[in-house]
Amino acid sequence: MASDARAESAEFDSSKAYKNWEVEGKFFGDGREVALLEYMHSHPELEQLRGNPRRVLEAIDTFAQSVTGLINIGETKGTVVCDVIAQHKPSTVLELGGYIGYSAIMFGDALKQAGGKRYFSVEKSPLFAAVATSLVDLAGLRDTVRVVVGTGAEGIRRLHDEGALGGRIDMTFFDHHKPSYTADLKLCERLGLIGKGTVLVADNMILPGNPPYAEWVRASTAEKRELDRVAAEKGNPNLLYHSRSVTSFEPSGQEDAVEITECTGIGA
Ligand SMILES: C[S@@+](CC[C@H](N)C(=O)[O-])C[C@H]1O[C@@H](n2cnc3c(N)ncnc32)[C@H](O)[C@@H]1O
Repeated sequence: MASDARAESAEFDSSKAYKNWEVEGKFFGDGREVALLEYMHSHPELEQLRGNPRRVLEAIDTFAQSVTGLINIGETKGTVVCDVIAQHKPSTVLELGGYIGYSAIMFGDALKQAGGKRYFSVEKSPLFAAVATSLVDLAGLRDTVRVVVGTGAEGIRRLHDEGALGGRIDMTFFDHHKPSYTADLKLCERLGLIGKGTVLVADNMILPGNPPYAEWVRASTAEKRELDRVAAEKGNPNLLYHSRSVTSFEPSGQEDAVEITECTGIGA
C-alpha cells in the first residue's frame, strides 16, 4: 500500500539555504569536513554549544550557509523525520550513512526527548565518522548516539552479532549508498530485525531517487516473492508494509522526498 503527501513544513526559507554542495566537481571529502570541525571548535560561542544539540546544529547550518555546502539532511527535511520519531517513539534507531553527524545529532536528540535509548549511526568513512563522533560529543549526546565505522552491511552485522540491536530495530534511517538501501533493508529482514511496528525512513527518494527501494517497500507480498525470485539479495517477502512519500526540501532548497514505511505485520 502506498500514498503520497507533502510535508506540513512545505515552505522552504531561502534565507537559510546552504551554499552549493559542488565545489570544483566535488560534493564532499575535499577537506570541508575537517574545516567544519575546526570551525566548530574555534567557534566564539563554543561554551554555549557544549551540551546543546540545537545550538550545534545551528552552527553547522551557519558553516554550510556561509563557508561550504554540506550533504546533510538539513532543518526542513530533518523536521519530517523528527515528527516520525515523536509519533512512533522508537527505543532504538539504526542510521546508515552518518556523514558529519548532523542527522545523528538532530534525530538522536529527538529520540532522547521521546524517551528512546540508542541511536546507532553507521558511516563508511573513518574520517567522517571521527568528525561525527566529535560533534556528537560536543552536543552532549554521547550517552545516546554511537557512531560505528563500516559499510551499512558491516554495521548491521556487527551490531546484530553484539546484540546491541536487541533483536529488533524500531526505526531505520537510510541515507547512504543509494543502491545499498534495498540490499541492506533485505539483510535486516533476513536477520529478523524488522517486525510489526518497525518504521523505515529513506532519504533522497527524488534527489536522486531510488526506484528499486520504492518498488520493494510498496510491493504486495506476492509481488515481493516474484521480485525475490530473480534477485541476488533475498529479503522477507512476508513482511507487510504500508508506505508513503513525503515531499520536502534539501537544505539547498531543491525539492526531495522521504519514504516512510511502517511494517504492519507478517503475512502468510
Ligand atoms: C548523504 S550523506 C549522510 C548525511 C547524514 N545522514 C546527515 O543527514 O547528516 C551519505 C553518507 O553515506 C556514507 N556512505 C556511502 N556509502 C556507504 C555505505 N555503503 N555504508 C555506510 N555509509 C556509506 C558517505 O560516506 C556519506 O557520509
